[in-house]
Amino acid sequence: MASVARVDLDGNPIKPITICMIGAGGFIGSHLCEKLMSETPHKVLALDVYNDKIKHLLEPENAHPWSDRIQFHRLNIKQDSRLEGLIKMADLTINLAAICTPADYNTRPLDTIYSNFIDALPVVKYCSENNKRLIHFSTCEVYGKTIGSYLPKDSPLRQDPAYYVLKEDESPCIFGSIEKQRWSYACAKQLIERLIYAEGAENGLEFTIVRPFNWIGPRMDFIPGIDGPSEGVPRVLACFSNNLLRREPLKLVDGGQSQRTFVYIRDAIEAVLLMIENPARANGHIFNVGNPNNEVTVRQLGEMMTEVYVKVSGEPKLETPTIDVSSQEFYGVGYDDSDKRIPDMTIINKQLGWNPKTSLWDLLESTLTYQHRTYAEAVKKAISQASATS
Ligand SMILES: NC(=O)c1ccc[n+]([C@@H]2O[C@H](COP(=O)([O-])OP(=O)(O)OC[C@H]3O[C@@H](n4cnc5c(N)ncnc54)[C@H](O)[C@@H]3O)[C@@H](O)[C@H]2O)c1
Ligand SMILES: O=c1ccn([C@@H]2O[C@H](COP(=O)(O)OP(=O)(O)O[C@H]3OC[C@](O)(CO)[C@H]3O)[C@@H](O)[C@H]2O)c(=O)[nH]1
Repeated sequence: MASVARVDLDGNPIKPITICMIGAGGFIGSHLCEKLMSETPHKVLALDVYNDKIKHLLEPENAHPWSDRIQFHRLNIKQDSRLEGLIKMADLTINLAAICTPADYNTRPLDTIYSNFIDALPVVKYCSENNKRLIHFSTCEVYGKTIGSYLPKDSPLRQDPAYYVLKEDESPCIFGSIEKQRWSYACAKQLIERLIYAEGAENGLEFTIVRPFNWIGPRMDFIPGIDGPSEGVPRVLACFSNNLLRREPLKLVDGGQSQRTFVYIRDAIEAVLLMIENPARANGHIFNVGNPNNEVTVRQLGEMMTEVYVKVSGEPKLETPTIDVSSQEFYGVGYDDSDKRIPDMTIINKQLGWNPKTSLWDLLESTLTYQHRTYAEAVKKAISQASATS
């Protein structure tokens, strides 16, 4: 049977391209590689220091139909002379590489700033000099805190969307003071966004900037002591998964009052594919990619995850499912937080017609099913080994 020709949003046939994907071995990269291999004819030059999360796509013994379309290059973009050559070989570069776990921002601020600004500079330069299109991953954290958070607690204006909805072309970027080193990441991301924007304005760089709003799903970060360092602190989905797997209370930082909107990784990857395949609609734009309908406080997230985990694991709920912990105790000095993150969806809707589909309950059910299936046995073994040696 003849395969149906793939067309873009304007009805034009989509030509196969080569993509240089930096940070392809991470959470988002692994899902993007999977999507590109299974649903498109594009080629991927996958660059990263690790490849554990994309091993299943690379192993020749699986005899994938796409084995000649993905090539892994183990390299660190901080120091590797192959980088420019790989960018030149591709039609499009996607840069995902970054230190992007909040536990690092105030404890390793230099590494954070280097990773998110200095290390991204050559990528921007090589794309600009060689007239290559760039999709750069920034973050919703560039908005920092909402305007509403500076209003008195009882101000009715706090309920007005004008004071909290985050708009790419209007909202200010509000960070805390310099000793709140939490903002080292957001500030570095903001500066690289400004540099990319300026390269577009002055030198004609074709760029798209993505601001992800808490994308979550399988393969996000690591479970401490199982597939990552025992003392490591991943992002909240993996922290809470780790607590649930170990049957210990979920730690709510400063009472879990901060609010987040969570989007399912599979929905978000659809948005990235639309950007890749519709350059005329995506170039020159900054896109919020999130799910404004999935807003919860971190406390509510913890309660939902607890309930869903009982269902998927069959294990009973703990008597004390959550405990409060101060941010200083959990993250150290210099931590601060974004109070609320609701993405405005006007631009991505208008340009790409994209909308997220998956509810928070549904995405937690499929993600926690994956976490339980992947880690429950290994966690049990690690716990029994630790108790045997203590
Ligand atoms: N996941 C989210 O919700 C989210 C939210 C906001 C922003 N982002 C941004 O999206 C991007 C990807 O995030 P992620 O969640 O997949 O993170 P991740 O940590 O899972 O992936 C990043 C990948 O980059 C690689 N990398 C880092 N430094 C590198 C270097 N010097 N050379 C080569 N490879 C390097 C890492 O090994 C890792 O595999 C990041 O830029 C992040 O700031 C993600
Ligand atoms: O055990 C925990 C871990 C975290 N929290 C709190 O949850 C909130 C969310 O934390 P996290 O997912 O780690 O990260 P942030 O949303 O704060 O920041 C990320 O957003 C996007 C990105 O750029 C990349 O993913 C990154 O900076 C937060 O309030 C924690 O304090 C908790 O209570 N318990």
